[in-house]
Amino acid sequence: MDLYSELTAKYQTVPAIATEIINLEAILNLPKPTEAFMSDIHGEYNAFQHVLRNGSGNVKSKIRSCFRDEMTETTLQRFAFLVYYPSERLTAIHQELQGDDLQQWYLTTFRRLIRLLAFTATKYTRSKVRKAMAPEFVYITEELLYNDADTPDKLAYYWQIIRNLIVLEQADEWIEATCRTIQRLTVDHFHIVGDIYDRGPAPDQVVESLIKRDQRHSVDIQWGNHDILWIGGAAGSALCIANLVRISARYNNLSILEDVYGINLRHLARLAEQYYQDNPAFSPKMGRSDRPITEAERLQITQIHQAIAMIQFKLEGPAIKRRPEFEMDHRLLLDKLAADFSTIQLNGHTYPITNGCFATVDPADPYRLLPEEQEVIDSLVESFTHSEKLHRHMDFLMDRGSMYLRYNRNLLLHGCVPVDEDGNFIGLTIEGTTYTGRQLFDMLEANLRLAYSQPTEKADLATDLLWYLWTGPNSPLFGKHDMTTFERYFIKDPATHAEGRNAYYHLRKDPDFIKKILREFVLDPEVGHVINGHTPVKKGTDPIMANNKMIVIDGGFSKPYQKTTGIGGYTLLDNSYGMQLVTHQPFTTKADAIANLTDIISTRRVVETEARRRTVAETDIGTALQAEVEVLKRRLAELRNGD
Ligand SMILES: O=P(O)(O)OC[C@H]1O[C@](O)(COP(=O)(O)O)[C@@H](O)[C@@H]1O
Ligand SMILES: [Mn+2]
Repeated sequence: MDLYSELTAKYQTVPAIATEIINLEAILNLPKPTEAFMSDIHGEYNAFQHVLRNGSGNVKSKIRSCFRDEMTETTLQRFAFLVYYPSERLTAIHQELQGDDLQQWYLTTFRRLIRLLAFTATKYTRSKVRKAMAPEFVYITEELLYNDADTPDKLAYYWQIIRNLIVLEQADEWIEATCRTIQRLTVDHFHIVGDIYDRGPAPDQVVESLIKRDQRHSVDIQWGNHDILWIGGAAGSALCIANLVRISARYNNLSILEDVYGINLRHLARLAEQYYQDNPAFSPKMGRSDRPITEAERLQITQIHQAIAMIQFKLEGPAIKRRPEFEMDHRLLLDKLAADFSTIQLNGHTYPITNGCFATVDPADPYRLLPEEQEVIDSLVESFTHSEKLHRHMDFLMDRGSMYLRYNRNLLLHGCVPVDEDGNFIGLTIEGTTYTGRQLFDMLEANLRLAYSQPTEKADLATDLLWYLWTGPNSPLFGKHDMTTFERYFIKDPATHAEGRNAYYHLRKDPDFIKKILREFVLDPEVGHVINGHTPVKKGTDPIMANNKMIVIDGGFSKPYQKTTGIGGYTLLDNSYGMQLVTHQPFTTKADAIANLTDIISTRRVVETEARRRTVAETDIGTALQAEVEVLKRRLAELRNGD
């Protein structure tokens, strides 16, 4: 249905149309809501949750402004933690306070929460605030919110509601619900600029919390290279599956496959035990923090790690050969091994092999899978394409996700826009058509959606392109020339480990280059920004580049990267006053944060300040609302003319 038909069906009378015009025009004048950008969460659920709950530090700033000079630092800190973790803090309060002290605490807390809610709600319409409330408390909360307790007439009424909530034992429920509403209103929209998955222990819970948060479509995702492996897994790509199982073994995270997604690893474990021994190159990288692993478990993971790595290398050969357009022939490695597997010939050099584990490789036909390897990968594909939970999570990633996003004048993408050294767009030539720049992204996204809709197609171009997105030399999500996984396992010489970043990564410091990218994606080069994740910002390196037009927000939520970045992560905030980059300190544990009331924000840095406060009218939603106003005004004129 077009907009005209839709709106004329919905608003049929002059008063109805007039009311909606008044409503929309009022919304257009409200301040622009706050957007937050995060990336590279890599399964670090607790750190992510903390940032989500504290609105990237915004909750505390709101408390500070709302209760200026009324609270000591300690009171403020305690109150902030109540808003972040209401259920945990309420449990503690019940242990600390009884009788009259507890009653007093409730009365004070109710009053404060209502004031804070009113303060965070000023930017929004009543209808939007209502939608952010728990439905069961809407009536009560609105009564408290819109009735001023300071008017003598209303005072008794106001306190009666509060007393009744306490007497009827609904006080804790109301506090929890209201804290969540405040969290929601503090940041209106979350952008996840890729890599929810990989390494960290609980990407599934990150997705679950995003699903919950997204009830009003307030989340979007730009896929990262690691997310693609999981989407690819659900889409039946054996290559994506082999890679992600390998990485899960490497980071001692196999339990997410078995316990969370119900992927059966029995066949793989049996094969691994039969052909592989202990091998230092394949020992898992880190123990899960919640439980140290036993020696037997370590050995088993090491064996599984080798078995799946070898299946991956064998699957790569035929894929590279059937897709010459990927230009990855130089990644054919198993056929460069000497017959006794002691050396390998690469680019005219002979390198010794260390920690080799080629028991299943036939030198005469190195890419052939043994029947039992074939069985293992078939059963994994079967498990991945049939995991109900994985599909629910990947459906969400597909639904809310895309290769890139143009949103309120900015361009959001995880990795890069592939270019040559001169900054010319490069890409892929498929069936005679060359795709570069925005077209490359669109072509890859169309194929990704096709592959996801056809999980039984396993070696078609669309499915192979999923693997290309992970590792291909011109993949916008990978951004490097080669993924030297094989060399890193088996060759000592570090020269062979180089992966070579796309020229984008040094060119992106240049404002003219960023303007060119913005133009390519049909955005205003003067006011737009490019926002990337993917490459951890090294200590001492500036995440804000190109005259503030290019911002990299991969600050290392992922623990293994914190050594490189020296911090715990970044969040970029864009509100009506401008843009700010928030730096988070490494997050220890949830229990520690709650017990010691330790927040993880350290600094805020202004990226850009607006000359005057931006309104909804200057956002994408505003543009859509303006179109509605135009249509409604036209309809009003028609009705007045008797049409
Ligand atoms: O640190 P590890 O486990 O060896 O992983 C290194 C590999 O990960 C990659 O960096 C890709 O993962 P990221 O996108 O998280 O960086 C590859 O380029 C590289 O080969
Ligand atoms: Mn990445």
